[in-house]
Amino acid sequence: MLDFDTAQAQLAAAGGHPSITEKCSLSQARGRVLAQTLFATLDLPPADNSAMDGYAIRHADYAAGKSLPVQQRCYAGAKPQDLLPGSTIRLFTGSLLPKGADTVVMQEDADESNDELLIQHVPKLGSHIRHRGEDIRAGEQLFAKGSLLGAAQIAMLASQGYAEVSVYPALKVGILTTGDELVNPGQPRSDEHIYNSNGTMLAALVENMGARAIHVLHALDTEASLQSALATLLQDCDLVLTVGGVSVGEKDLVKPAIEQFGGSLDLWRVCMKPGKPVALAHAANKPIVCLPGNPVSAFAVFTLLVSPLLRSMQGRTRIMPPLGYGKLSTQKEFKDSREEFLRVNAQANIEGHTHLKPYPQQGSGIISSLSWASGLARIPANTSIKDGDIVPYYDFQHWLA
Ligand SMILES: Nc1nc2c(c(=O)[nH]1)N[C@H]1C(S)=C(S)[C@@H](COP(=O)(O)OP(=O)(O)OC[C@H]3O[C@@H](n4cnc5c(N)ncnc54)[C@H](O)[C@@H]3O)O[C@H]1N2
Ligand code: MOO
Repeated sequence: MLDFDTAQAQLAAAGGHPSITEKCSLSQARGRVLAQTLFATLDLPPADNSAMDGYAIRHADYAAGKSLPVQQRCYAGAKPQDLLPGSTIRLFTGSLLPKGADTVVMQEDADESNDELLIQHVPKLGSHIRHRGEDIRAGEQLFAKGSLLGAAQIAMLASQGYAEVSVYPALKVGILTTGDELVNPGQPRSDEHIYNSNGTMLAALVENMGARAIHVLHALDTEASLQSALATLLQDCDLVLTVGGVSVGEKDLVKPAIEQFGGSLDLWRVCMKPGKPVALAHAANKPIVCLPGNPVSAFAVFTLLVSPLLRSMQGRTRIMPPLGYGKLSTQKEFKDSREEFLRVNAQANIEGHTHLKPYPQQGSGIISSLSWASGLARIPANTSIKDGDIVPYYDFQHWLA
């Protein structure tokens, strides 16, 4: 059985990088990956402007008790006049700073009446001005090729006037659930059936990462059914995820189906709990990851082993999210011959320590543990871990992004 870290590295390197690029409007760019490094086209802000609703003055014109005539009311979006000596110009947040002005007085610190301004407090030279280029300078690098575009990146690109960007095509993922015991939600169910939860779960995980789950197919436990579904997925998708039928049971036919399809098995079985029967194969030059059927195993394997591969195939440069650490908070002692990944809920206390509380039931069919947990705590193999021990923590917020 392969050790977990080797398997993770092997899966992360199992897919190709995108080779073609496409244009995408900025409004559609959330979750897409930049295919070119982008630079600032202009200084940000592009001109000195007011940070407050107030008045522009020349600091040297201030004298206690002396009123300044209001020369102009200059709204954001309007052009200011040059500030006359001994005058003030009424400004609003975002109004351009008039030429000749060097200070903005907040309106709360002054009284205006009959077009005259009386300043109540000694103003600080240069206050409340946002200077041209203080945020970003024209020519500076904004985001490197391979960056994931989220709201923060999109805000910066919009502020720089980018209406469209060059991105990699969205990765096309195909999902294949297997098993005669499964019926789709909404269908009639008999006692021997359970609802198929892995199909929609995996599609949601894929879509949350900015890839597209373009097929979610189901195959019965027969070679013909599996092969027909695999043919469609290998034709249409960049990456195939199968789930179930990958262990040692008599109806665990996924691996033979891939082999009959001309595929080669790269690895099978990893020393991890849950997730042991996971397999990696290639067919038609495309990676196929076979996830174990237990819902918790499929979720954990997707988080730890599939997500880095998916990020790499999307063209992202950061494929391994940061690892956290926390103190296990438990009555129980853990020790197993496999690396164990517990569903835990992380809570930070006032001293800044993260406490990781395991869900009471850790079975790989316990679907309720998934929505409860904030991530996975790693219990190293063959090591006794008890309350208060510090362990690595895989936060879903990072690992499923
Ligand atoms: N004799 C052994 N038995 C098992 C071993 C083993 O090493 N020796 N490994 C166990 C482990 S660990 C796991 S994990 C499971 C994985 O088996 P498979 O990947 O072949 O999955 P299935 O047998 O098809 O299903 C397992 C379980 O999950 C349910 N399932 C499957 N698909 C779905 C779905 N789409 N939605 C909801 N639930 C699903 C299925 O009904 C089973 O209960 O094997 C152990 N056995
Ligand atoms: O190792 Mo399996 O993935 O627990 O249930």
